[in-house]
Amino acid sequence: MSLAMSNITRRFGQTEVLRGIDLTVDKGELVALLGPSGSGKTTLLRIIAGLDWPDAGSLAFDGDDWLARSAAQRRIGMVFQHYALFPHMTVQDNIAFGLTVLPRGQRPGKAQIAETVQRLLSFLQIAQLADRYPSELSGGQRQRVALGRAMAIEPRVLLLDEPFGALDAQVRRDLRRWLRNVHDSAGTTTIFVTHDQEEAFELADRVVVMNGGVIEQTGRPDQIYDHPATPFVARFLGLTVELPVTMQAGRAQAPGFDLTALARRALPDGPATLFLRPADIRPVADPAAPFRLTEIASTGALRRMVAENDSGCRIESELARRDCQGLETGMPVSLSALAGQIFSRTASPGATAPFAADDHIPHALKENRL
Ligand SMILES: Nc1ncnc2c1ncn2[C@@H]1O[C@H](COP(=O)(O)OP(=O)(O)OP(=O)(O)O)[C@@H](O)[C@H]1O
Repeated sequence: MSLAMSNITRRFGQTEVLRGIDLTVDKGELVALLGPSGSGKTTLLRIIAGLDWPDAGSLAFDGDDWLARSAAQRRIGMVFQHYALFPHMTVQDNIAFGLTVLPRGQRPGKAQIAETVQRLLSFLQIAQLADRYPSELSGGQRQRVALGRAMAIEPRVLLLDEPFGALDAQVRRDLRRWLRNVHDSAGTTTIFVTHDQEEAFELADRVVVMNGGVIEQTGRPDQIYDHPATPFVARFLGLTVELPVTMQAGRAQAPGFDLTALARRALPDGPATLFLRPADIRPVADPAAPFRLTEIASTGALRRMVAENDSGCRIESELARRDCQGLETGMPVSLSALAGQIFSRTASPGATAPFAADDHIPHALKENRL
């Protein structure tokens, strides 16, 4: 059983908000849609829910055409960031609500509804809240109840749109773990929207990175983290240092950098761009090197260092304090890269995600500063 989307397109006026989305979610999977604001995540979720329709494309659940079905017929559970529980109903009545409004033929009897609610209350670890009203609950407790309400109808797919977005960091972390356990024990198929990387990576079996209405990359969290497929995904996942390099026999080279720790790549000889996380760059004292340490700042456990060369190229690195011994401002350093992703800038078949447009070329390179 799976939910299959093919070539989903949605336009609002002149703006194409979804531009040909292809995605299949398998039964029991927990998939995170991750992307910046405006990338189309909520629009896609609303289409799956039956709250909006695409201009083109198909959506099918287990072969059944969902675009021909109403929201109610799809049996979807939804939880939003500001999910309004009914304020005049207790927690147990809120959870029962979805069952009490089912069409007569499908509606369980009163005793059965009460039993389902009790089961969910204890499953979601909120039995002690059963008789409270929403105003008597914390934000985190409200979201647990909202999830209970969504799950009561035994949804075929559970859709969550930034459900923990309004909560503080510690509660978010607790709820994430709780949700992962709930998902695993209930065997639900879940699609989760977030713009928070940490949330997506901790929770999801599979992360779908969206940008400007298209899917940039889909994969297991560690695959995406270690091997971003496009410059956008690299930047979005914190590989914020963009360095023009020259490829030669699969190896990247740049003056002042030691790139020997990077694996050989199947890229053509010529110009390329290396994307690095500041945490993967190590300054190493080297009297002959063209870089000089110009700033060292402490951020608690970490030290942020800036190295600059005479052409104005400025590289930031971030090190654990214990790795900074012997490094001082003014010292000449070479920069050693521990890991990174390289994208060729010559559009050849062997190149990973070639830069197509001029505005993808990093500033330092455009200005020919290196
Ligand atoms: N009903 C609408 N009419 C016009 N434009 C809309 C409508 N709904 C969404 N949009 C536009 O579509 C784009 C994508 O919106 P969407 O809410 O899907 O993005 P998102 O990735 O969920 O963003 P966020 O994380 O901010 O919620 C935005 O530019 C938004 O302004």
